[in-house]
Amino acid sequence: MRAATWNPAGPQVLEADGIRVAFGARQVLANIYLRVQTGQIVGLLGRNGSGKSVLLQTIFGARAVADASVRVNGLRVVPAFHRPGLVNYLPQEPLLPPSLPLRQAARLLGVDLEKATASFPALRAQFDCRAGELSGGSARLLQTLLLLHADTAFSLFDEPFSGVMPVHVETLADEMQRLKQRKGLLITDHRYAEVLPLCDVVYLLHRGRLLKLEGDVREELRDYGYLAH
Ligand SMILES: Nc1ncnc2c1ncn2[C@@H]1O[C@H](COP(=O)(O)OP(=O)(O)OP(=O)(O)O)[C@@H](O)[C@H]1O
Repeated sequence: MRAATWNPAGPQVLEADGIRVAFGARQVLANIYLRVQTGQIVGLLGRNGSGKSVLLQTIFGARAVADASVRVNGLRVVPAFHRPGLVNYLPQEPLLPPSLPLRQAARLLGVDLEKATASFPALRAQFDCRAGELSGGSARLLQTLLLLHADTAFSLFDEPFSGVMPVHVETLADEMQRLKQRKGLLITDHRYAEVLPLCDVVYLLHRGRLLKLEGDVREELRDYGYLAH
């Protein structure tokens, strides 16, 4: 195996392939190939239980999967989280320990809290809170903003809009568009109406296969049973 000498300068292409995951007899992921590059927002959609979280965990390296290949610019990076500055990941569960003060969380991630939340003045009143003192929606928004502003080439977001109020979802989507200029984002979220216009590429995870949607995306989502109408 070639030792990876990852060079963080210039455009980056993250590729995951050969990913197969089964739980008992159930094959959740069957030979997945996914690609994200810096400057792109990639959407990952799929019905409940289709394996989106398992795929993000695998790419990040939080789930060890035999033979999984995750590469950046062709160099193997498994587990990806071992490489400083490569990738961060917002899991579906809360990221921050409840007792951690927000200012300290921002410091640990190397993020300027004021800058990261500049488009959300309502969050300023929470700066002296601990993570566990925030409402569900505010916690989700803050965690997403911290990871978005952290200096990594890629961010993987599992349901970043979950519980976030509509006015903040719109601003957060704008913030993602702005920041994709310096990183690649992989987002899974059932708020498809907000996700679709944001994305440069949309994948649908369906029966263990990852399908790249390239035609009329809404029609394809209906055909695969993700949308009703
Ligand atoms: N540790 C585990 N043991 C057994 N089955 C698991 C385990 N983790 C996940 N699964 C199963 O794998 C499948 C995919 O789960 P996953 O959480 O990735 O789905 P998802 O697409 O993210 O769903 P949702 O949209 O509901 O969040 C589900 O059927 C789930 O029950």
